[in-house]
Amino acid sequence: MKIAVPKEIKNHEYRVALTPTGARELVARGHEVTVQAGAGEGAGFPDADYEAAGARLEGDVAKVWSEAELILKVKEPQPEEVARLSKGQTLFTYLHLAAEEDLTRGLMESGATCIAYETITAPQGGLPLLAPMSTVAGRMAVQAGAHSLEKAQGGAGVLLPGVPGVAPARVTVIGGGVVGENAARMALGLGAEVTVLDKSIPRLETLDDRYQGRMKTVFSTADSLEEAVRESDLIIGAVLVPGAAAPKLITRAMLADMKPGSVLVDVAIDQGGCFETSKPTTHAEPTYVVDGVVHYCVANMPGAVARTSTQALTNATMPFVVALADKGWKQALADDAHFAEGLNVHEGQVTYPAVADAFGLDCVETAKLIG
Ligand SMILES: NC(=O)C1=CN([C@@H]2O[C@H](COP(=O)(O)OP(=O)(O)OC[C@H]3O[C@@H](n4cnc5c(N)ncnc54)[C@H](O)[C@@H]3O)[C@@H](O)[C@H]2O)C=CC1
Ligand SMILES: CC(=O)C(=O)O
Ligand SMILES: [Mg+2]
Repeated sequence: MKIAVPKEIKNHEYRVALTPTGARELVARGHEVTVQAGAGEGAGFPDADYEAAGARLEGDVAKVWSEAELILKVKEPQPEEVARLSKGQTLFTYLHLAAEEDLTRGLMESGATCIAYETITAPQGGLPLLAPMSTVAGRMAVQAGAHSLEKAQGGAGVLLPGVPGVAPARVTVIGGGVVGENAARMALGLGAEVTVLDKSIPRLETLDDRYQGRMKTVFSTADSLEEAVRESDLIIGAVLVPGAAAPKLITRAMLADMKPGSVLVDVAIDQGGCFETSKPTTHAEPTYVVDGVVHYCVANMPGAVARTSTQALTNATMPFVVALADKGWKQALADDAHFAEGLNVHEGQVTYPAVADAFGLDCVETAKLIG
């Protein structure tokens, strides 16, 4: 199969969808791999390493896209990338469509087959291609939050661990899944006072068991959210309803009850964000202030630690890439019901129910397409 790896073009996105190791494996299986010149540089993978792995380098971005049957990316296609897609091509990447109507309609119009990393499931539960980046983003969320609490960033001037004689900061994590657990773990490690809110009792039980009471676990309700807003120095938004737009858990009116200079880090921003006042930001300008509260809402947090993230992401994506390359999308999805959950758009039709619901579109069952 003809496989292409374009250079990512989202703001400060340095990850790449395939490492030289991955290219070598695909070439060994008889596939033709074309990597856009410079695609791996930001993650520390020079062009020469791809060439040594048997990949072909291509400087002309139009050719990278037009000649491919399978396109491997990291971030959702930007408008100029959507324009390059066509019917008969398969795109495998993060999509987060429920938060992006224009992108959804653009992909429908392209006629391409679009498979999202973030909606693929695993037999043991969970989202195996989201989890590695959620681990990264959860860990980074505390770094971002700690930095944003500094005065020069508009924060209250609070040090997360405090010092002897001065109490540590209070950190609340809303959503105790992969992002939430990793954020909570980092905040604990830095000496903050940590509370995790979740709607899932089994998840709260797991966290309580794992951390032996070192973090508070609280069932998420309107009351517990209001308390978190009043008490916290840093709130990290980490909820997910898979494939769907994030619920808005902190409204603009609630910001009035927050301490001046407190910080909201909305990791769930790629699914639209879980705070009413969140809007996507970039690594170039990661924060803004609303009603005295600093907001950090970067939608591609792991892009900033591209080396670690690329390795973690491709470790998880590679078996799926191999299946797509060896069998084609239809057979690969027919052979694996969990992989089939990744199909979001095919030849103009939405195939993922939560995305169709978000925009009032018809949904075609994936099972009918892969027969
Ligand atoms: N901004 C970025 O760069 C990145 C963003 N993400 C995003 O972070 C979000 C979280 O991802 P994961 O931790 O992997 O998901 P997950 O599925 O592991 O965890 C989500 C948790 O939210 C809980 N939850 C759902 N609705 C809730 C509610 N109303 N109140 C309280 N808890 C609720 C669930 O019970 C679950 O425990 C996703 O939107 C994901 O796409 C992930 C990686 C990078
Ligand atoms: C999951 C996601 O959106 C990211 O890694 O950028
Ligand atoms: Mg996005």
